[in-house]
Amino acid sequence: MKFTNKDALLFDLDGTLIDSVPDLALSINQMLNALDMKPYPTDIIRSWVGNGAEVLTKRALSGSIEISPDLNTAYVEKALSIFLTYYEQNVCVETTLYPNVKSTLETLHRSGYRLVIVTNKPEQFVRPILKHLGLNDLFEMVVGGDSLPKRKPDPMQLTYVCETLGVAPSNCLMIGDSKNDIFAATAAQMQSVGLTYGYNHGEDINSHGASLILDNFADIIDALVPATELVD
Ligand SMILES: O=C(O)COP(=O)(O)O
Ligand SMILES: [Mg+2]
Repeated sequence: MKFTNKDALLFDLDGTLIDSVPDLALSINQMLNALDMKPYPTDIIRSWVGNGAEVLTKRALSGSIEISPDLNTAYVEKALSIFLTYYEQNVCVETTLYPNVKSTLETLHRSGYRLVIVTNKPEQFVRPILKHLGLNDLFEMVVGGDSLPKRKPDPMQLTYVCETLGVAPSNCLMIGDSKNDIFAATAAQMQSVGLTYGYNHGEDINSHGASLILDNFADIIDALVPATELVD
């Protein structure tokens, strides 16, 4: 599978560019501790990440990926606010880039692709993380999970990027680790790449209809057929 005529590349953040789970798990467990609730192992919290901060908080309060229908709205709001306060303090303590991410993004940027982040993470955290990891200047645009009324798997964020950049969905590619990324791309009539090393709620990324599945982030370069030669 080769992608032709792509101008803009839309990247998911958590589980695709960065492994943020250690800091998310730390902050979730600090929140649970503040509420006198028991902590959860990082591996369990990893399977809850991908639908934004509020859903993550509700899953933590439910102790399950299935959100309890009995959660009290005011209690969720209090827990979410505690979680966000802790996460702001921990946003880049143990968060790391996945292999080959920085060099690949730099090559793509030098080659003229327009790079965008489309994440379900609250927008306020995204630029600070990108700055910390030395990626901030590579991204023309960031759309967070709370930037618009709807987030992935809804296509709204992707459609908004197309309209803002003035680029057709057929000239964009969505790259992510989760079925939310693939479903949002399909609904926005955009091709997609699924990466196998991320979270995806512990499920196999192969079964959601991605245009291409890759194990290594660097292989995105080979999958793109550029109008001009890629610059090393
Ligand atoms: O915060 C989350 O839910 C993760 O967001 P992302 O995988 O869409 O970057
Ligand atoms: Mg993700």
